[in-house]
Amino acid sequence: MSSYVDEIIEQVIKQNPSEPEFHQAVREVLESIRVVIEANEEKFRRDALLERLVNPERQIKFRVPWIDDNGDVHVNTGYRVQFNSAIGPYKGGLRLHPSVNLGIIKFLGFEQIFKNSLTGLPIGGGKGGSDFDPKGKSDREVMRFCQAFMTELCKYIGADTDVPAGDIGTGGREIGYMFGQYKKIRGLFEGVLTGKGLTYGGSLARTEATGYGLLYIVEELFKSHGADIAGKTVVVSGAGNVAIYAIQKAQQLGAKVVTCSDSTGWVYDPEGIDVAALKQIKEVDRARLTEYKKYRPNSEYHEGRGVWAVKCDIALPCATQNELDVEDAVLLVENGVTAVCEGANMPTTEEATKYLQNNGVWFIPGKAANAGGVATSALEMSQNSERLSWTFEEVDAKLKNIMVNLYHNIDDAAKKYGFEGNYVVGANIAGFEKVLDAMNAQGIV
Ligand SMILES: NC(=O)C1=CN([C@@H]2O[C@H](COP(=O)(O)OP(=O)(O)OC[C@H]3O[C@@H](n4cnc5c(N)ncnc54)[C@H](OP(=O)(O)O)[C@@H]3O)[C@@H](O)[C@H]2O)C=CC1
Ligand SMILES: O=C(O)CCC(=O)C(=O)O
Repeated sequence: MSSYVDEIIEQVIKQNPSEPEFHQAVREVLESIRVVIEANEEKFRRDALLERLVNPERQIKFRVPWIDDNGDVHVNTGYRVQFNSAIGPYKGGLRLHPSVNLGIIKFLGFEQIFKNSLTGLPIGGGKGGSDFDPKGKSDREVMRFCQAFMTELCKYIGADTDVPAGDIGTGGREIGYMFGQYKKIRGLFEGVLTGKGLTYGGSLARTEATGYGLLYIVEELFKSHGADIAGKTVVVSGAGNVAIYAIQKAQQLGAKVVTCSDSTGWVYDPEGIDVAALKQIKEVDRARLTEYKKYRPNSEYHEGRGVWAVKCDIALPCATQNELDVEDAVLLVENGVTAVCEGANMPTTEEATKYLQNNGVWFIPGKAANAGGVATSALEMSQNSERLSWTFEEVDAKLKNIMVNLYHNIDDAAKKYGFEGNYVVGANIAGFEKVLDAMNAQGIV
């Protein structure tokens, strides 16, 4: 008889054709938890545990018609995948990017189950989004899209059922428009979204949380190996929310970040990235990185991709899935990289991950390394529930504590199962164990 894990991987590929990212995410998790499943395979098979784990509880797909500034009508597709609510209300961001399809949202929702579990907070896994591209649209067009999107989505979400947030293409502006529309239609002022503005229920430090959390876990990783990140050279990809605050915190901790990138090109700044300039270009002007040279004449701008060829001690992919492939991994190892920690979701291909691990690179997967964002979203939910706001310092201290605990949790899980230093296995097992326990306790539902 073939192994239960192998059967389910095959089934996922067969039942979800043309969804390679979803297959990749499922394969990585199931391969990691194989050791747990095979220790009790008969029971898990009888309970159809893995079938229940890899099938979303619910997936919603809807039409989003909106009107542009010329009066023309456009129709995009909206998605919300409510993957697993064993440990809490569905929680996960909304991605607005032309590459969005059901498979991408399913991969992200599946990852979110284990990430959210790793935070130690009571949040289940979900994700959503649309193939709408906010780039090049006016504020009013973005507003009309967000209102149309929420007009349908509001039927399925709520402060205690499903709480979306930002992701690629969805920042404070989009969350504001969506919150306004939810409130208008449902008549409820409640914590239905996180990443809200500070004047209407947002949490201090949520904007910074994913990037800061990434650096807190990197710091703990180095500390536990008797090393320090001060003085290290760091290469970052991306120039969005995660990248900007990862660069800022890395610099506060004494490291030098020499690159960032966007979807058209990348910057090398030998003196260290100027975060104020980056924020002006990306957060205020919503412009391209070609602008960066105006602020820093000694920097270089290159078209296309290329940050992984820059010599560094620490590499932090913070843009998008599968942006670091095996050729990049080879270059990083040749250049003596010590650690690769994922700010984005699944930015490293399976082959590249194996190559890095086999060459002794400390590799922390996104579901652990970028969990600070959703953890702080859960803190925003707590503040909304008690109708109080905590100070920046309070939230930041909680975030740091969560990331330090998370590191030791995944490190311990890897050791316990004989995979010392393999943080992919550690993260998947530690995330899975809590979900498994909750699913078992709640019966076959
Ligand atoms: N925001 C959060 O709290 C969290 C985000 N993440 C993950 O982090 C990653 C980045 O998210 P976030 O910073 O919020 O998103 P943003 O939209 O703020 O920034 C994304 C950045 O990545 C670049 N990018 C996006 N898609 C591509 C692509 N296909 N090819 C090359 N570059 C691309 C963008 O370039 P351009 O400027 O040209 O658009 C931009 O610089 C995603 O994987 C997201 O899922 C994970 C946990 C939490
Ligand atoms: O803050 C959140 O709820 C979700 C963040 C997110 O989408 C992610 O962790 O990938």
